[in-house]
Amino acid sequence: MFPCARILSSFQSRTILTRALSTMTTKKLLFVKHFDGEPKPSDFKVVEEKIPALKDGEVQFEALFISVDPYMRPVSVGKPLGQKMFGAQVARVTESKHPKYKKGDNVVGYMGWETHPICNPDTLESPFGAIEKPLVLPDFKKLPLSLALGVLGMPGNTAYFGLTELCQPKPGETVCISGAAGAVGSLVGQIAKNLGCKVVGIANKKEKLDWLQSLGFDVTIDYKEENVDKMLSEKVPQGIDCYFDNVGGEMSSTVLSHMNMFGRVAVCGAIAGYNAKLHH
Ligand SMILES: NC(=O)C1=CN([C@@H]2O[C@H](COP(=O)(O)OP(=O)(O)OC[C@H]3O[C@@H](n4cnc5c(N)ncnc54)[C@H](OP(=O)(O)O)[C@@H]3O)[C@@H](O)[C@H]2O)C=CC1
Ligand SMILES: CCCCCC(=O)/C=C/[C@H]1[C@H](O)CC(=O)[C@@H]1CCCCCCC(=O)O
Repeated sequence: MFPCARILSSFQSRTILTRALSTMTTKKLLFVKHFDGEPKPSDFKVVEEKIPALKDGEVQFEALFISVDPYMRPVSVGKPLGQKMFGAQVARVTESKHPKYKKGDNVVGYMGWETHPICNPDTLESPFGAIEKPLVLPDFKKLPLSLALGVLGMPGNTAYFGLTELCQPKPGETVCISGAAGAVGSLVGQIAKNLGCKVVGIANKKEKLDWLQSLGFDVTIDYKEENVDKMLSEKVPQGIDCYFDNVGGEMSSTVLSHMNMFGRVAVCGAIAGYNAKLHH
């Protein structure tokens, strides 16, 4: 799909590691067809272009990690075709005519799916329409820079603030998480454990459930292999105090019927509905 990219297939990582073939050209992945159901390679097109000269105020980057996130699917519906696919990346500054960015800085920002993007940070728009300048990262020392798209970035902030501010879990309470093996859900569970909660994770496939247990999740449920309602009745008889919902749909109706009085729900996402087919 993107010849210079290596897709990291582990479910713990949603990043594409890019590698430059040439510093004279840049590769862009264009969004050429609105998704109908699951995104397909034919919804994208790769183009290679000569890198233009840098203008005053602009910065040139080399992409290190490009993020693939669930919000892209619903947000793409309103996007014009033929443009570079939007999204965040971790990148290194290779050339700069902007006073706040210097060669060698590492940043995280919405430069889209491109190997060597050029942008004016002061006018760079996020996929949601606001101006969001790329953030210069501190020295991560030996930690991987991809963490800026994970636990130290948007998914980590979503997990931390969604759980602590919206659900406000107390020690001893039971926190249930749908989409538990994803970037956000797996962090919510670990934070909840640190806060002294009992944690229930709903995900699919034994290897993910085993991984969640290794992170300290107390109860794991495979929603494709098991009856969630029955499993919650059997394994979580005390009921649920906090529900961190990443999935929505039928699963949420089931979980909500197991909530205790004065329970709290963080409606983080509704991934079960994102890949809906278009109505022709
Ligand atoms: N409100 C906010 O600011 C933010 C909201 N979000 C939302 O949080 C949710 C999770 O995001 P993130 O962790 O980054 O995503 P990931 O892609 O890392 O993980 C998503 C998980 O959802 C599960 N999943 C996918 N489809 C379905 C389905 N049809 N039914 C049930 N589970 C499904 C998958 O696990 P499995 O195969 O095990 O089912 C997968 O592990 C999304 O809904 C996203 O939109 C994310 C970031 C910010
Ligand atoms: C539109 C579906 C959003 C699903 C939930 C989700 O994944 C949210 C992601 C947020 C991420 O933390 C950074 C953001 O700003 C995302 C929220 C964006 C929602 C606004 C969409 C506006 C639009 O329709 O263009």
